[in-house]
Amino acid sequence: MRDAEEQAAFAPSLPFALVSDRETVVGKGCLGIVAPGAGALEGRVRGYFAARPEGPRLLLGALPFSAGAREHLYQPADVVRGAGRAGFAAAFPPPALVRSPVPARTWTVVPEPPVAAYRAAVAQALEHLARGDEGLRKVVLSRSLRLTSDRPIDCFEVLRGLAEDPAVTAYCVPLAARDGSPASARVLVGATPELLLAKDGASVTSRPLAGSARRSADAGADRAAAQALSASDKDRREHREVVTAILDQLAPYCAELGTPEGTSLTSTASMWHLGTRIVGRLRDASVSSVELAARLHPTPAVCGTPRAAAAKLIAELEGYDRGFYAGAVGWCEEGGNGAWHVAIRCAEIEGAGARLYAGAGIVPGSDPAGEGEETAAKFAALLRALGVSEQYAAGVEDAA
Ligand SMILES: C=C(O[C@H]1C=CC=C(C(=O)O)[C@@H]1O)C(=O)O
Repeated sequence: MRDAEEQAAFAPSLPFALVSDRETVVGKGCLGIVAPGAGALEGRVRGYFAARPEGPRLLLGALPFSAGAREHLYQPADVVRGAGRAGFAAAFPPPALVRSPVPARTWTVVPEPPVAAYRAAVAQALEHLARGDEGLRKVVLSRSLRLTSDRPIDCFEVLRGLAEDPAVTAYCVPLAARDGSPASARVLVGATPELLLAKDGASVTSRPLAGSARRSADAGADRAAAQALSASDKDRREHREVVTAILDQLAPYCAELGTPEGTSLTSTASMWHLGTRIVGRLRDASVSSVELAARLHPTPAVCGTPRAAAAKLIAELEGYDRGFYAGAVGWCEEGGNGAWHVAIRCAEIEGAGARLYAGAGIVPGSDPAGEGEETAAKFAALLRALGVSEQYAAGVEDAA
């Protein structure tokens, strides 16, 4: 497709939204998209702004998981930005009260692959790790759930539900239609607790997470899960791979770089994680957030170490295209500032269908059944926001 045709083909059906305790960014419409090309993304972004002197000086969108896949970055026609969540309720007001009862949705849930096949893939990954094939130390394997409702899914309702958790950045990214027709509009909706990179002037921040435990409604059990995670050697190794990789990638760009608070427990409404805040001061403040995000991505929180060997094994063992799952979502300004969040805990929604993704880091010592359960726990926030009972989904998974 030629550039002009491609631009015409992307007419977002919904606004872009990113909402967290830190900021709200809402973008409507599309003035143009960054065309694919052989050059590095940061060069194409610079070229885009140079060729388009009009419109907001901001690009929004998503980076795919796979290196060869096409990124989705576009310039909105209108942008509303604000600190914290202030702008969110105004941009996405809750629906008016409806007097006549709306019939409950019905859902079908199909695990793809079934959890037993996922456990088998984890066992295979453990064999590769034990042999140290291609120097492999960690690989992140995902699985998905395909959900179908009896009527179209309301992406904003899902977004509003996800945004209730103050620990996450909830996002909604309209994607290009698969076949160019607006009838097959796709939307990436999710709520991530993980910051890939934020850049403001010379200051850069990343907040990798790796190492997980399901939270519990029982306070004692919840505390015990957190303590066990904090003490787990397997989870600490899993986490260290991510922090080391990010420090290594950022070091050449930074005059100062460190992890001031070290590694600590952090939580969302449904999960405990190990997290480390990484902060740095750039030698050259003009480096773009897109360049830094592209350098860091995919971190060992979603791919593994070494990166190329892990990506190859993921392609072999998962057998599906991750698309934008485990990529990044965010924004960047013409001057280079921006924020990119790891695109996890998400679903690609199309009409009445949603495909949910969840992955888990595998290192020597991981247990296939435990990783299967961890991915089930990571589906919980989205299932809740969609209105699907977790027990129902678990029952389908057990039966598959
Ligand atoms: C890959 C995912 O989570 C990553 C982020 C936090 C903890 C993770 C873990 O413990 O495996 C994963 O690295 C996902 O949710 O799909």
